[in-house]
Amino acid sequence: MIKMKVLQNIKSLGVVAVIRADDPDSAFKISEACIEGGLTNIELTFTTPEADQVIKKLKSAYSDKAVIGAGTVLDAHTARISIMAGAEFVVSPAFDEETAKMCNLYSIPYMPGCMTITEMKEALKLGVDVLKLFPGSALGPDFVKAVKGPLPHVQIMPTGGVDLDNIGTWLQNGCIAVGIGGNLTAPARDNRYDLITETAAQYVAKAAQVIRAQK
Ligand SMILES: O=C(O)C(=O)C[C@H](O)[C@H](O)COP(=O)(O)O
Repeated sequence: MIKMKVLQNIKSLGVVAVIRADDPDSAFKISEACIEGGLTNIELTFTTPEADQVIKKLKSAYSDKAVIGAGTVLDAHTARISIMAGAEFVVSPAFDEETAKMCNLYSIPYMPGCMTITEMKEALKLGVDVLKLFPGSALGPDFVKAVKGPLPHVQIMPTGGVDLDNIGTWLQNGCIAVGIGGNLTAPARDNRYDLITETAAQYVAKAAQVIRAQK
């Protein structure tokens, strides 16, 4: 999928599922459960064993239905591995110049974690389209509103501590999307993938409601 379309899908749904699992099989099942619930932006993190293989498998099963990206990408080498496996976007907890260049080389959106205006400026200069605010819980939705005063053009996606109670405020304060991990995927510990599907649908519905109201 071309870069613009990937970004458009993330923006139009307003939600990205952050999948971090202890084993590849569970990562695949959690991703499937999210897609079934309509949460079709999947960020498969590289703390998951064999993350590149899971990305490959998800791409061959769901490339027509979902956007599959890589998360917790700490360096350019891992970015390339993820891109070769088929990742359509790359997310990392912190900004890294070489990773930005690698993603640019393959026209893959790079969403690095930033906590300060200085970090945001550096990322923007390297062509970053969407800044991940991480850890979102440490800064809060008001931080986004404040940043968008001097930097109205930045596109921000917070992750870390996003839940059903605060997702609305994040989106209302100007975020283009949010990333949700633990609060979505926790039922996997008890093999309750059905609950993940249910919760995923709730996040998608809540985001859709806020996005509709903004139009
Ligand atoms: O490493 C990355 O690339 C990340 O995306 C960082 C975290 O995994 C997410 O911020 C999820 O945080 P929770 O929703 O609080 O579980």
